[in-house]
Amino acid sequence: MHLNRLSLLNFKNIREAQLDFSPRINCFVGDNGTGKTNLLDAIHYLSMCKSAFGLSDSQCVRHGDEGFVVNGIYSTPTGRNETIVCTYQRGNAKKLSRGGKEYEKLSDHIGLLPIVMIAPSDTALINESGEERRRYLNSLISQLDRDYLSALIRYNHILAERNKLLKNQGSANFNEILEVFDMQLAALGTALHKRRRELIEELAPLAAQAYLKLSEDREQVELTYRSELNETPMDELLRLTRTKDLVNQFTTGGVHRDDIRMSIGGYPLRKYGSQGQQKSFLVALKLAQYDIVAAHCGHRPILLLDDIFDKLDMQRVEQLIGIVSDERFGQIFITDCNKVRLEGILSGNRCDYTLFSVADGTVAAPQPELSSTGQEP
Ligand SMILES: Nc1ncnc2c1ncn2[C@@H]1O[C@H](COP(=O)(O)OP(=O)(O)OP(=O)(O)O)[C@@H](O)[C@H]1O
Repeated sequence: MHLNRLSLLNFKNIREAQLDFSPRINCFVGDNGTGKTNLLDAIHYLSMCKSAFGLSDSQCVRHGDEGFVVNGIYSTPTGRNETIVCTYQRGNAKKLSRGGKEYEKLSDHIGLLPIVMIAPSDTALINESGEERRRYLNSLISQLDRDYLSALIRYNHILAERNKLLKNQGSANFNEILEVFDMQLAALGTALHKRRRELIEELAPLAAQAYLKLSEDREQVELTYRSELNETPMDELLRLTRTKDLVNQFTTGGVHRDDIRMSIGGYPLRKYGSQGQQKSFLVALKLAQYDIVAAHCGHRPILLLDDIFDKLDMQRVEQLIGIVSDERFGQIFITDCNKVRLEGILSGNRCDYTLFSVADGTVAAPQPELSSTGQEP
C-alpha cells in the first residue's frame, strides 16, 4: 500500500497542495518552519485520523480558515486505487471516508494504512514519565489488535469509577461495588498485561538488533517490561493494595502503572545515554516496530522520517539509510533542512528518490534533475 497522490486544503501552513509521490523514497527539503513536518502530519492523519503531535483538529486548520481537507489516493497491493479523505470544519466532528463512503467509527479505519513515524518529539519516550511509554505501547498494540483497544477503554473506565468510589467510602453497598470493580479490573488488567508482555518480548530483541546495526556493533541496548503484574496477579495485587487504596482514595496498583525500562550497556538510557545514543535507540525501536507491524498486516507500512539526521553522526546516518534502502521497506518520506547533505547520502547509497522543495507552506513539484536514482538524467 503506498500513497500515490496527496491533496491538501488549508492544512496547517499549507493553503493548497497536490503532490504525486514515488512508491519508494520521497524527500521534503526546505528551511526551518516551512511546512515539511506538516506534510508528514497530513499523511499521518490519513492513517491514524489524528495529528502525530497531539494537536487538536482545530489547531491543524490553517490560521484564519474554517476547515481543512486532506485527501490521499493509495495504491493497494492488488493494484487498485483507494481514496481516503479526511475533512474537518471548525465546530463540527471530523469526517473520514474511504472510497466515498463515510466511516461511522473512525476506529474502524485504524490499521488499514499502517504507518510508522520517527520524529524529534519521540525523545519524550525516554525523558518523560511512564505515561508517555504506556501511551506508545497502547497505540502500537491497538494498531495490531482491536480487542486490546476495547479492553483498554473498559479498564480505564472501571479504574475511573473505582477511584470515584474510593473517594466516596460512605456510599451505599460500598464493599459489594468495590468487589465487582475489582473482579472486572482484574480480568481486564490480566489481558492487557499478557498482550503488553508478548509485544515487548517481540519488540526487545528486534530493537536491540537494529541498534547493534546502527552503532556498527559498538553498543548494546535493552528494553524490558516493568509491571507489578510480572510478580503478582492482578486480583491478588488489588487485595494487597486495598488498605493503601482506602487511605489514598485511588487505585495504587495495576497495569496503569506499567513502564518500559530502557538501558544502554546496562545503565539507564535517560541518565547515561548521549543525545545521539538516545536518538539511535528511538530509531532502532521504531525500526523494530516497523517489522512487527509489517509482519502483522502482511504489507509494508509507510515510514515517516522527520528530521532524522539531527544528532546522528555520519556513520549512523549511513547505516540508517543503508537499512531503509533495503527492499523490505516500502514507501518512505524523509524531511531535512539540508538538501545537499540529503542528496549526497541518498545518491551515495544508490537510492531511488524524489525530492520536493518546501518554502513557506508551498511545495514545489520535483524537477526532472531532482527525481533521481543518484544519477543525472
Ligand atoms: N494551523 C496553522 N496555521 C498556519 N500555520 C501553521 C499552523 N500550524 C503550524 N503552522 C506553521 O507551520 C510552520 C511549521 O511547519 P513545520 O513544523 O512543518 O516546519 P518544518 O519545515 O518541519 O521545520 P523544521 O525544519 O524546523 O522542523 C510554522 O511556521 C508554524 O507557525
